[in-house]
Amino acid sequence: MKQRLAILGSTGSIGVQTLDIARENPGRFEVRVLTANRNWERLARQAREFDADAAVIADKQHYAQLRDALAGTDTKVYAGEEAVAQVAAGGGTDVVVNALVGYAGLAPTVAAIEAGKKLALANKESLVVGGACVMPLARERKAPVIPIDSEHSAIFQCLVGERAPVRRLIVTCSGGAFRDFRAEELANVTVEQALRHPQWDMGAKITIDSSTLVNKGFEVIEAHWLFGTPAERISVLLHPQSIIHSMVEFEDGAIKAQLGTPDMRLPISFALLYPDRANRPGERFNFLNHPQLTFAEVDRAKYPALDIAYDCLRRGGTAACTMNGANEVAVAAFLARKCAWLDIVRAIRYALEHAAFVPSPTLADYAEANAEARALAAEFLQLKN
Ligand SMILES: NC(=O)C1=CN([C@@H]2O[C@H](COP(=O)(O)OP(=O)(O)OC[C@H]3O[C@@H](n4cnc5c(N)ncnc54)[C@H](OP(=O)(O)O)[C@@H]3O)[C@@H](O)[C@H]2O)C=CC1
Ligand SMILES: CC(=O)[C@@H](O)[C@H](O)COP(=O)(O)O
Ligand SMILES: [Mn+2]
Repeated sequence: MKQRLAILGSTGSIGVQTLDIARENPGRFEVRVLTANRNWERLARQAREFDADAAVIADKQHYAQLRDALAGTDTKVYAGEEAVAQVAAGGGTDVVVNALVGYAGLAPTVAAIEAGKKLALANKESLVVGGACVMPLARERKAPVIPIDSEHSAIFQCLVGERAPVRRLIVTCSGGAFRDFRAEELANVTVEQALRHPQWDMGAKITIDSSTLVNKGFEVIEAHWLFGTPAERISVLLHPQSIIHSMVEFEDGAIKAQLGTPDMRLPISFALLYPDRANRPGERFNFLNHPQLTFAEVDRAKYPALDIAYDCLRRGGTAACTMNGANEVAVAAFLARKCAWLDIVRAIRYALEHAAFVPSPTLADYAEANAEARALAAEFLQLKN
């Protein structure tokens, strides 16, 4: 039977590549629901191509444009962030792909899990912010959560069929755009430089997060919630080639790794088809083209975001939510050229120093902590509305 997909964030980097997988496998998937934030033109084209049941535009200002672009089709058109969560939970789909970026992904993640859907999760922020609520809920509702993030897909693939306890998760790290920069060069780096990821072609926000290593810090937190591994058993290893996507070490000393060229369509297709695998076209990995796989320690002084994330994970409560909210505001400000690259981590520190801390938060507490973190980061960066 075909799997019926809801793709949240279909106009973004992961969303577009998910549609590539659907196109490659017309016998296995039906695309039923698509969503975007503002890009109504791309959303309308996608909805027409896949004859979707519903298209949702989160930013209500673009509702009329989307409605007019889809006039004469059978696609129902909705608007608003609440509508994104509603279609995540709605009938007529089996799998929800959460390819939204940022805190906006949390409510749809919860909605999909509440409805017992299989969740193919790219939106790591859902777990960074609310993993303590999301994962117990997924277990209660028996809703499978399959990671799309490349490192977590790699770890998941290494763990398939394993019952023995894990000694260590080894999360690999490209080092981001400034891997080869000296610390004193970081004060004046530009948006264009930060967006030049050495290995992956991704959305702007995650590419900046990769340059600060906030992304790697978030991935440590994400790994903790997905696999139940404590912080002290999760390590980060610099691996500039991004060929080994991550590894698992077992108590007997064996280490399993998942390798491949950097292409998100593999983890996406894995998440959609697990426990099956896709028969993907294209060139196969050739070890002889990659004779040097190298490894090094991350420079923790140059990249303080990594230790900040470990601290947030150890503190628990709303700490990681605060880090995430401040980071979102600071990254948007950097991309809009309203602050310097170094200000991103400064804003995170400021928010963590000044925010209220809720030790056992509910989903409502996360919403408050997110709003407070955003306000604190804006205050620190002196941003005007
Ligand atoms: N790109 C990658 O290779 C990887 C991404 N990830 C994770 O996957 C997630 C998606 O990343 P990526 O695809 O790069 O992001 P993009 O910015 O490319 O795409 C984000 C998508 O979400 C939509 N969107 C943005 N903000 C909102 C909002 N407030 N409400 C509703 N929809 C919104 C966008 O719509 P619109 O187009 O209209 O703006 C777009 O469809 C992130 O959490 C990222 O960390 C993880 C590993 C790899
Ligand atoms: C493709 C993917 O999963 C990204 O999260 C990627 O891992 C970014 O790489 P670095 O954060 O290691 O630069
Ligand atoms: Mn990743």
